[in-house]
Order: sequence, then C-alpha cells, then structure tokens
Amino acid sequence: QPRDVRVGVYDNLPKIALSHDGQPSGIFGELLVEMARQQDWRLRVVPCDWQTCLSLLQRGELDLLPDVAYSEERAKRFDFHHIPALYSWSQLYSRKNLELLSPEDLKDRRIAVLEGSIQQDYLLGFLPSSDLRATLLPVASLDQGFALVSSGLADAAVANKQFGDRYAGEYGLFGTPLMFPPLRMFYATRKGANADLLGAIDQQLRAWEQAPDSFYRQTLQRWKPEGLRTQVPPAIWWGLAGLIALLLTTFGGAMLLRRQVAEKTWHLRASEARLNTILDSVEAYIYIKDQQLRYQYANRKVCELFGKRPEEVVGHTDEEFFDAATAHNLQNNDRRVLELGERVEKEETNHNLKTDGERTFLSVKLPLRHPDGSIYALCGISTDITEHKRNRDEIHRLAFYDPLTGLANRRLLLDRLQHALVRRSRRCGEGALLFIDLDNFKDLNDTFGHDVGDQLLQLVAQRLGGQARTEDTVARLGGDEFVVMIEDLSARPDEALAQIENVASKTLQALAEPYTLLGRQHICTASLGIALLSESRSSVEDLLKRADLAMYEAKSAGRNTLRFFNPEMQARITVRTTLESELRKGLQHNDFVLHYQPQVDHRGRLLGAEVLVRWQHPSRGLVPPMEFIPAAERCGLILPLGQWVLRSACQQLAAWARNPEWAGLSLAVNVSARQFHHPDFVNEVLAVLEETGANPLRLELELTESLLVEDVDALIVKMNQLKNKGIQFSLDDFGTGYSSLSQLKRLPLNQLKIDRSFVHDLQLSSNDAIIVRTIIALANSLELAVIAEGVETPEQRDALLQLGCHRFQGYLFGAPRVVGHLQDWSSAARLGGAPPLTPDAIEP
Ligand SMILES: Nc1nc2c(ncn2[C@@H]2O[C@@H]3COP(=O)(O)O[C@H]4[C@@H](O)[C@H](n5cnc6c(=O)[nH]c(N)nc65)O[C@@H]4COP(=O)(O)O[C@H]3[C@H]2O)c(=O)[nH]1
Repeated sequence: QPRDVRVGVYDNLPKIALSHDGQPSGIFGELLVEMARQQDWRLRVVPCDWQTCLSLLQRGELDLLPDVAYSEERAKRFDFHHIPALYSWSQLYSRKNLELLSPEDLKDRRIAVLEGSIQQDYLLGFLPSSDLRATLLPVASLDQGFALVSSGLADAAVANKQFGDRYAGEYGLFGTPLMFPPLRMFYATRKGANADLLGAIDQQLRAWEQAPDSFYRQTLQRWKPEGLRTQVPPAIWWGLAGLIALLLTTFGGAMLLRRQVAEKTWHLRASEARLNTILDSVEAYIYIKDQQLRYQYANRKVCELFGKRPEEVVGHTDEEFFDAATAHNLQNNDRRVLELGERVEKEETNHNLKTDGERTFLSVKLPLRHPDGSIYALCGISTDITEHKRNRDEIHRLAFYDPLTGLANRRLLLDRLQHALVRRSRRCGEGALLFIDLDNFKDLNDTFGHDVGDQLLQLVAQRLGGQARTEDTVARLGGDEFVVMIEDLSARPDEALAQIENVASKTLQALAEPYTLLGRQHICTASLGIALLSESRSSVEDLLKRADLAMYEAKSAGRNTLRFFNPEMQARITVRTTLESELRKGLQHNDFVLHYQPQVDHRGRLLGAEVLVRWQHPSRGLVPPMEFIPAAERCGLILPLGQWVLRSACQQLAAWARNPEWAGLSLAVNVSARQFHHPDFVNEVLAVLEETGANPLRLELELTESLLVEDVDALIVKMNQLKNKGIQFSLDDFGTGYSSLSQLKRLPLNQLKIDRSFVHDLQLSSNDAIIVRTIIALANSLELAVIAEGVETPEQRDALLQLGCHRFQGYLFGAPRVVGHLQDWSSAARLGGAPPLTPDAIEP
C-alpha cells in the first residue's frame, strides 16, 4: 500500500512551485517526486501560500513542507531531517537608481520581506537597535515583494538568491551587495510526527551526495538561471556565500557594538531623567556645590526658592540669592564639609533677597568624593522647617513664659534656678532670689477692675525688665508676685551683700515711682524678700520659699522695704542702714567735729596738723572715723561730709593767717577716692579757698594709694589743676597700697607719708626698717618730703631720724585734739615742754 504524504506547495521558484499537472515542481518539488517514486509515497499536494503552509504543518494537516530554513525557534515547532537539502542565502533587491550599497543606505527605506520568514525575524531583531529607522513591509510571496519594489511602493525586497537570480530581471530589479547569512533548507514535518519520512529523506540525500552525477545534481543544474548554468561552479558560489556571510557577520558585530553604546547612552539618559523626576518631585531642597561654593545642581524647589531658572542658579553662589549674613553663615557650614570632610547637620535661617523673607531649614550636607577619596563637591539636602520652628517657638513661649507680661513663668524660673545652683557649685560667685510682691495690689484691682490691674502688672514687668541685666531672670509667678534671679555676684560675702542690696533698693525705688493708669497717677510700692543661692542646701522650691518668707517679713516691717531671709545678714544690713540714716541726720544737725594732730620737724617745731573728723553721736558719744567713713563713702555722704571738713579746715587756716604766731602752719586734709573722682571736686576746692580766703600754700590734700587704681591720667590732670593754685599733695599710708614707681614719678606730689604700721614695728622687724629706708630713699630721689605717722616713742623717732626722716606725726608729739589743744601744745613746746630730740639726730 503506497503511503499518502500530504505535501504543502507554495510558489517559490526555482525552489518549489506547482507544475501544470498539479505535481510539486522546482528543486524541492522534483527531488520530492523522485523520493516519492523510490519510497512508494503517494504525494497529496496541498497548494497554499507560505504562511498558510506553515500553519497547516503545525496543525498536522500537512505531513511535509519543502523549502523550510532551519532556525532554533522553528525547531521548537517542527522536526527537520539532518542533511540539508539545499543551501540558500538571501539578499536585497532594488531598483538600480537607488544604489543601496551599505547598510547605512537603508536609512528610512521601506523593505518588503516575506512574512514569517527567517529574514523577517532577522530584520525585526536588527533594525530597532540601529538608527536606520527602516520600515518592514510584510508580503505573502517573493513575487509580491518584487512587484512592490518595481512599482515604487517599496525600496527593496528580500529574496533568496535562487528566486532573485531568476526573476529580478523580469521586475527590472538588481541584486544589491547587501546579503543575509546563508541558510540550510530542509523538508520539515510537524513536531513529533513523520519521523519515518525524515529518515527516508536523509537516507536519500546521503545517497545522492555520494554520487557525482546524481539526480540531485542534475536537478540543481536544471534549475540554475540560464547565464550561470555552466560558467560558475558550485564551489565558487559556496565560497562567495561564505565571504558574504563573513562580511555580514562583521557588519553585524559593528552594528551590535553600536547598538550596545546606543543602549548604554539611552539607559544613562533614561536614568538621569528618572532621577531628575524624582529629585524635582520631592519636597526637599537638593543641591550640589563645587569647591568654589558655586551651585552645580539645584532641584526644582531650590529654583523656586530663588525665583530663578536652573541655568540661572548653576554657576552662581549664595551671595546672589541671600543677604550677606546668611551667605556668610551658609559658606561657613559648606566649608566645614568641603575642607574637613565633615557631615554637617545644621539649622540654617536664611534671608532671601528675592522674597525678602526669612525661612529656616534643617540642612544635611555631605562631601562628594572622587574614587581616590578627594572631595570635589558637596551635596546638600535641606528641609523647610519654618512652620515647625514657629510652632516650636510658640509652644516654648506658651510653656515657659507668662502670657500677660511676657516674663519667664514659674516653670522657666525653676529651671534656670536649678541650672544656677549647679553653676554655683562649680564657681563660687554669689547669687540671689528677690521675691517681689506689690503692696495693696488687691485694692487697686478691686477698685479699678482687672484690666487696670493687668496694665499695672505689665508696667511693673517693664520696670523690672529695665532694671535687670541681660543675664538676670525676671519672672512672674502669678498674681502680683514677681521674682528676679541675679547671678555672678562677688564671691566675697560683704561685696555680694552690698551688690544685692544695691539691686534690691534700686528695684524698690523703681517700683515706687508713680504709675499712670486711666490717666491718673497711682503709687504702688512693693515688698521684697531676698534669699541667697549659697544658702540653699535643698531644692529650688525651698529657695523660693525662703525668699517668699523674707518677703512676708518685709510686709510685716511696714511694706516698701526689703528683708533678707538670713537673720545675720539682715542684722548687718539693719546696722548699716541705721548708721547711714543717722549719718544723714548727723550732717543735718552738725554733729561732726574736727580734731587736729600736730605734725613736727626734727627739732620738734610745729609745722602744722592733720585734720581728722569725729562724729559727736547723740547717744554713742565721740565716734572714730573708721566706724563711719566707709559707710559715708558707700552711701555717698562722704561728699557733703568731705566738703564740710575742707571748709572747716580752710576757715581755720584763714583764722590762723590773721595771727602771725600761727600764720605759717599748714593743715593736711584727707580726701577719699570717691570725693576726688567727683567731677566737681577741683571747682569745689577752689570755691572753698575763695570763699574762706585761706592760703592754698598752707593746704595739703592727703590722697590714699587706692586712688591710683583707676584712671591715673585723669587724676594727674586734676592734681595739676590744684597744684597750679599752690595746693600741696601728700600720699597717705605709703607702702601699703599699689603705687608703682613709674606712676609715682608722674604724680605732682610734695610728700610721701610712711604708714604707721611700718613705724610701729620699726625696731622689731628688719623688714620694716628696710621698707622705711627704701621709702625715704625713693622720696629723696623724687625730691619729695617724707613724713612718718604713728610715731609713739622716742626710739621710733630716733630710728626714723637715723634713716633720714625729719618730719613726724604721732602720739609722741600729740594725739588728735580740738584746735585749742593744738595751740596750747604749740605754746608749751616753744616753752620747752615738747619732747626733746636727740642731738645727733638734729639736722646739720
Ligand atoms: N596707733 C596710732 N595711731 C595714731 C597715732 N597718731 C595718730 N594716729 C591715728 O592715725 C590716724 C591717722 O590718720 P590717717 O592715716 O589719715 O587715717 C584716717 C583717715 O584715713 C580717715 N579720716 C579721718 N578723718 C577723715 C576725713 O576728714 N576725711 C576722710 N576722707 N578720711 C578721714 O580715718 C582714718 C583714721 O583716723 P583716726 O581714727 O583719727 O586715726 C588717725 C590718728 O588718730 C599714733 O601714734 N599711734
């Protein structure tokens, strides 16, 4: 029984076609007919076009399809025999005038290609990766492709060599040098079916291969185009095909390389575009600055902030977008990144020149490095936290400040107090809490209403703020209670006490000034309690309680006053304030007297006297100056007191001037630093001289060394003004203070006064003797007179004489007494009652 073999036949001469008698024809056709004859197959021909044939074969409606090129992809769908039935290669055919000589010439061309063919697959893979932008026109048959080219509807058509050589001329087409890789052609069957057919075909082809003049070769010869049939042997054709294949492979390689570069570039561009999209869509401000702090990149938000386009930002610096202070601050942070390689995280407040607005950013800045680690730029990411900061500040304000007065609230005060206590434990400066409660605030509030009460509280807050230093804390605890915390006071208790008292008194004075409320003047005093930070051994609350208790003490003491929590301190303050008020009264009542202490020369002759003030206290009797002069200096009463002393002394000089017996005597008057530094001092002295008529040459002002501590130049100016009028100057307590030789040389002095402490131990301490000798030598070299005070014994006097001192003052010659005593003493001395001086000490 002959085997039925269904064969698909389509029109592709010279390889396959249907003959007039309905049998397969062409190379594949005739070979198949011969094989069918030998294998006893009955061929059932199914005419179809190429695409249909492939579909029928896949569906199993054909047993065999001739002229199928092998490809990996096809091998998944079809089975092939092993020995190729034919080698074929394709090339492009075109009209002659188009001159398609290289692949570049295919740019923008329309290429007709058999649909479903290997060449179509090839072109579909190759063209998209090139930039040829050629268009493929799929056709059902090679004839159709040639017809399209011939009619101008396509620029080139792909056809196998066999077909092209045969029919190109008919369509007026020519083969171009553009070729496709050679293909191996087979009879194909459906996958997994008809293995016997394939085996038989292989067997037949092998047999023909070995025979030199086989049916196979005769068939090939028969179907060659006329011109080629004899001249070109098949081996040449195969060689040529190989060469073309090589060329195409090289071309393909170049194209592949080009495709890879194009792909890479495209990927880079794509990822850059992707990145830009991301960077421009985030809400952060992202930028890159180079070593010169010029912007190299700025995302959309940065450009919007500056109101500039990207190209107007890149290459520019912050000075062009922000004010100078902002730019300076930004550059400081940027340099830390670029120069030190630090990652900087900072809150930056920027003043924008364009919008004239201020915004705060949280910026993170990182160095960008080359592979070798060197920094070439910085990348900054800033987030706008203006709103957040505003909210944060507002929350902070609400949490820590009193809404009515804007002062610190209790919470902030306690916090600061806690810190102050910690600081104080490290340093030794004193600090204090002043607890202030307004006197009679409730009455005012009840009478005039809360609005007026609130106004008063605001005015009180302003006055307290005006009094305080920036480092002090002024707080409102609620109601009419305020607290001032002062720190960094002197570590010496007395000084600290004076400072605190000074602040507290000024505060009370400031608060006691009238307030204008509802157009009327109101007086509202306050009571003030003080607790020292050094007193607190326990909590801050405890400290506050102490100040509060002290404030209640002030209230019970009659209000508008201050009280210390510490009773000892309070006692000292009370003593001092009592002393001061009594001093004031003493001055009003003329309770002061002057005592005169004689000053003599080496012969015991009276030169004059030092004027020493005493206070004739109504209950305490005669009070020595050391008990009230410091208080008078502190509270300023030294000015009127000193004026009184000076005037009294000058009046005495004027009185003596009228009596020849006393006319040659001088008077030394002590002048305190505060007095001398008073701007009117010089004028006042001259006015007193004028007023009393005293001889300036008889007036000696005794200055202490403490005067030399501050502003020596101003001191010298003043001294010279007085010296020019004839007034003499003596430097008191010399040797105990701070005078340096260089300062001493500049002062217009007349005399140095050796302090009584050196005189006292002159014979006991060799040191004191050396000091006294030095002072005398110094006075001699500066051409100054020298006088010793506190001379109590003849031995001291003799020792001083020996050392070269010829003027004396001390109990040995007379204690300070009222002026009558001095005059009596002088008369007695002249009559020989004065202590004798040793002959060897007498001036030659
Ligand atoms: N141990 C001892 N002391 C002697 C002796 N001779 C005198 N004195 C005392 O030594 C002091 C000398 O006055 P001073 O050094 O200027 O020191 C004065 C002076 O600095 C100041 N002072 C007195 N009167 C005035 C004044 O009118 N104005 C100013 N600014 N200060 C005055 O008060 C200080 C003390 O004055 P006084 O108590 O009067 O004390 C006087 C005097 O009484 C002695 O032999 N032995």
